[in-house]
Amino acid sequence: MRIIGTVGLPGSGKGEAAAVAREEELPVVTMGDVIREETRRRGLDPSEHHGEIAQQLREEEGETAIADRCIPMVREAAEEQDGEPVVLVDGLRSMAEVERFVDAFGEDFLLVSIEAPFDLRAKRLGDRGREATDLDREKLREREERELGFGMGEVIDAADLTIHNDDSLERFREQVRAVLERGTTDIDDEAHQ
Ligand SMILES: Nc1ncnc2c1ncn2[C@@H]1O[C@H](COP(=O)(O)OP(=O)(O)OP(=O)(O)O)[C@@H](O)[C@H]1O
Repeated sequence: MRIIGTVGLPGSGKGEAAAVAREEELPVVTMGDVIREETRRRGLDPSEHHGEIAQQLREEEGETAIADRCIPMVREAAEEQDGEPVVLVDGLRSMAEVERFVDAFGEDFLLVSIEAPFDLRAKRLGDRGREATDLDREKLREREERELGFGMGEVIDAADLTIHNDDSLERFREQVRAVLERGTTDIDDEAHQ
């Protein structure tokens, strides 16, 4: 079994990595979706109350509240697969969450940091244009300082593997496939010719 958790600053490529996994028909558990679901369950609109509910969940159930909800979903997704199960977990943000996954899956858990320079991420988010903040470099800087302040910097430092997403999208997707298939960022060039 291989459980791959991704961490990365906004625009680094986590969503693309999840898209690659889905294309390979591998299950993806998105920590943000767990929060969105809980927000809806409380009768609130996730686009407005996402951050507030994430905070409330942590206050009510402790800092691993979201990880605790994801772990049974990951197990279930792994059990449903034939052959060697591989599950991608999108969006780890703190060491408490990483430790929870290591407790649950031990050596089968692989933490992967996705990294790209600020300018490249700002440009990609600008092109993506999903959120108004994506277009504003100052807002992006604030957002990532907040994320780093919540402990994401430590998670990035603790990663088992790093994918540098500073080349073409195709190259990045190939590296993601290598991690999903073999647990390494090494691309076997011959095999992909
Ligand atoms: N190597 C690349 N070359 C060109 N475009 C890329 C590359 N990697 C990612 N992108 C594009 O950059 C944008 C941001 O990537 P993505 O959505 O995967 O980031 P993310 O880490 O999920 O960000 P967030 O945390 O804000 O959701 C997307 O439109 C994606 O398609």
